[in-house]
Amino acid sequence: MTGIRRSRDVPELVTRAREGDPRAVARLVSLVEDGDEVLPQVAAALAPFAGDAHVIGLTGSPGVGKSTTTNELVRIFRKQQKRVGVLAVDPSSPFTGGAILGDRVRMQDHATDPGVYIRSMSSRGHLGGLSAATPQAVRVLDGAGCDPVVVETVGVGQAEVEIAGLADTTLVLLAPGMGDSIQAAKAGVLEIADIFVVNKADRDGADATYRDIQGMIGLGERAPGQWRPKVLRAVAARAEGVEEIVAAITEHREHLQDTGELRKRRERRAAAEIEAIALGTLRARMEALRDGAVLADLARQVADGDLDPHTAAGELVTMTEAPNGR
Ligand SMILES: Nc1nc2c(ncn2[C@@H]2O[C@H](COP(=O)(O)OP(=O)(O)OP(=O)(O)O)[C@@H](O)[C@H]2O)c(=O)[nH]1
Repeated sequence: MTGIRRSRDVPELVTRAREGDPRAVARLVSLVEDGDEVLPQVAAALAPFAGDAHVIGLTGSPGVGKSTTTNELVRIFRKQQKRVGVLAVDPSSPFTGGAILGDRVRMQDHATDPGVYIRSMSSRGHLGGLSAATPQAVRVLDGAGCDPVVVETVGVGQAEVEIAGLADTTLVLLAPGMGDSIQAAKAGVLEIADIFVVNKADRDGADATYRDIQGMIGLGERAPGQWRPKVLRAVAARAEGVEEIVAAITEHREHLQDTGELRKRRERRAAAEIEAIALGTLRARMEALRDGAVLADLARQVADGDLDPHTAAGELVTMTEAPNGR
């Protein structure tokens, strides 16, 4: 009953979200977060309105100044009369954790501004985890008229590369004295960053970090016309250097548009999103078969030597294509 009622609610929710009702936006993001069964309807209702927002990924080690920087970026975008969406994504935990609550506090400057939508996100309950949930949440904010959408995530391993795959423009924040430039080279961050920001430039060692990064970028091979990552310095805590970050983001977006790369990135992003949703569906079907003892039955036959594991796996895959009642 509830399912049907909620699926009927979807068009109205989307209309309200588009009118800027923050509660409607919140509800839609929650549906994404929970991997709700009405997601296909949500996606279909949003499709005509989403796809234009500039998605900015912002990543870096804990404490490097991501939230402070985001806060200042939002301030400038608001001066430009833009409606801004911010998703603070915690890839390390399936639950919304303490760090994220901290983000909320630090971004309180914009808490009462109806032109800013800020949301912390976890992958709680979502099939396919963050890689499926985040692009769908971006789609909600985009569909609700936010442009740009900033996706802020703690730089830990694979998650930040995943988030970068989602963004049109990826900012990597570094700070002096954190061994960040070496870490950056290790984690493959050099490849994902469109803009490096050496934050906390008021601290000792900022020049060395700046030179390290410049040196590493200089070593990389680049095709003619390919974007050369920018390296900027900032003191986000004093709002210094933030206008320059916004200018670099704008320049990067123009570059993407002029070279046709924007379209390519968006198609790549859509492909990743489709794949993540499809894998989530397959996983759910596989789990249903396991719970339904189909797997146990096949396992018994393999253990008895009546069936080989490849044939058994083939049967399982065939059954996910025509699952019972799913
Ligand atoms: N000295 C100095 N401190 C800064 C600067 N920018 C941010 N900070 C401080 O650094 C601390 C961490 O900043 P956050 O913005 O919370 O960093 P974060 O990367 O979001 O941290 P997590 O949420 O833990 O990942 C705060 O105490 C900020 O006030 C800066 O440019 N210079």
